[in-house]
Amino acid sequence: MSEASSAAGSTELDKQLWAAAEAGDLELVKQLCSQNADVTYQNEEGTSALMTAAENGHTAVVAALLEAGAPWNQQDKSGYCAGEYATASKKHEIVEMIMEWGVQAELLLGAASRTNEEASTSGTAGSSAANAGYLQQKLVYTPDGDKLLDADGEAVMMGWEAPLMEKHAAAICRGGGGHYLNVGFGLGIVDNEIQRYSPASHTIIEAHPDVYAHMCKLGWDSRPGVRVLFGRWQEVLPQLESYDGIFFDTYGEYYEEMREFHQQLPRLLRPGGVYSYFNGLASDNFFFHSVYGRLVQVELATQQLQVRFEQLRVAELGDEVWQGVRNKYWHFPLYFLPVVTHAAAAGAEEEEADQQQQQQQQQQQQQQQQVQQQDGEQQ
Ligand SMILES: C[S@@+](CC[C@H](N)C(=O)[O-])C[C@H]1O[C@@H](n2cnc3c(N)ncnc32)[C@H](O)[C@@H]1O
Repeated sequence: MSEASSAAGSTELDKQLWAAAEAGDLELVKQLCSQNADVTYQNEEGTSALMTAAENGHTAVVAALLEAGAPWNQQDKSGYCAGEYATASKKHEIVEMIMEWGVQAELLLGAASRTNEEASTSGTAGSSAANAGYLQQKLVYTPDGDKLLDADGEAVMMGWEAPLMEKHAAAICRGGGGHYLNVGFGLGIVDNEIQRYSPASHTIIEAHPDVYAHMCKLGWDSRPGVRVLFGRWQEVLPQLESYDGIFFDTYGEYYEEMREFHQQLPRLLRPGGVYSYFNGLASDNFFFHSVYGRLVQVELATQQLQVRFEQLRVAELGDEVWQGVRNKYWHFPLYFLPVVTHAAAAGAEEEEADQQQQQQQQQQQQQQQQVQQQDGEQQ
């Protein structure tokens, strides 16, 4: 992908493309693209041709620009991308088109980087741990027990997430009395919640030595019915069984690691079981966050798993919540709690799942609008 040309470094051709996109002149857009006008050009506000076409509802121009290589995830100076421009002006067909394009682009990118990774590590011992740097850092539990911070002051886990963890535990434990697995102890909030559901067994995987020491100090290693596995989940996989409820919330890992964990789900999740994860993917841009949500749905569907998102309201988080924390990692007023189950085998149930998915897509767009509106009001 060519580097985005700024307003200053642009040519006449780039500006003509931008103007044609704004006016919805499809033929001219195609002609200028074939003359190598820069599809990444952004004006003084950082608005690209794709953004202006999206905002003005020029569906065919948006499609042509994407085909010509315009980046779906380019951001203007305020951080907004083309999908958000389309959302703000209620151009639903375009929102859907860009979202789908984003999902396909991420799928391709993931596949390509995995192929490169395989090529570069074949014949060696494999790639090193994604979060090796994090695992070597000294961690600090704040005296009030409300935060777990890494050596740079980044929050590994914070107490404000407690209401979300409560819902995650409820989602995976349902009636209670089952076999549950949690990956990542942190402050132990979700594990304390899981304990309320009288588990038949409760397995916890924790990789960080400081967190493990903290767990032992609290007596988790000798609690009846609790099995603590110290190590990265990747290392302790052979010791795992199958579970009625699974929760995944690690730190310092990327989408790729979570995706690898998801590949294990058909084996780890019992029929009728529920899996959930902390949904903090791309938590600084709501459109990207939604693309990731859709990506997870698409990737898990290939494993015969279906995902629905339960919408929760997040209490207002004032500045005092983030005091002493290097980066504010949560920005949205809504949280989409993933509920993952084995896909229904029978046709009627599949139909119902399709309908549910369509409803969810509509809901997703409405929510997108809501979040953007609130975002705008706050600024
Ligand atoms: C965000 S915290 C979990 C918070 C937890 N859900 C709670 O309710 O307090 C993430 C935890 O995952 C652990 N972790 C990070 N990478 C891991 C890995 N690969 N395997 C297992 N645990 C990991 C971290 O050390 C940290 O304790």
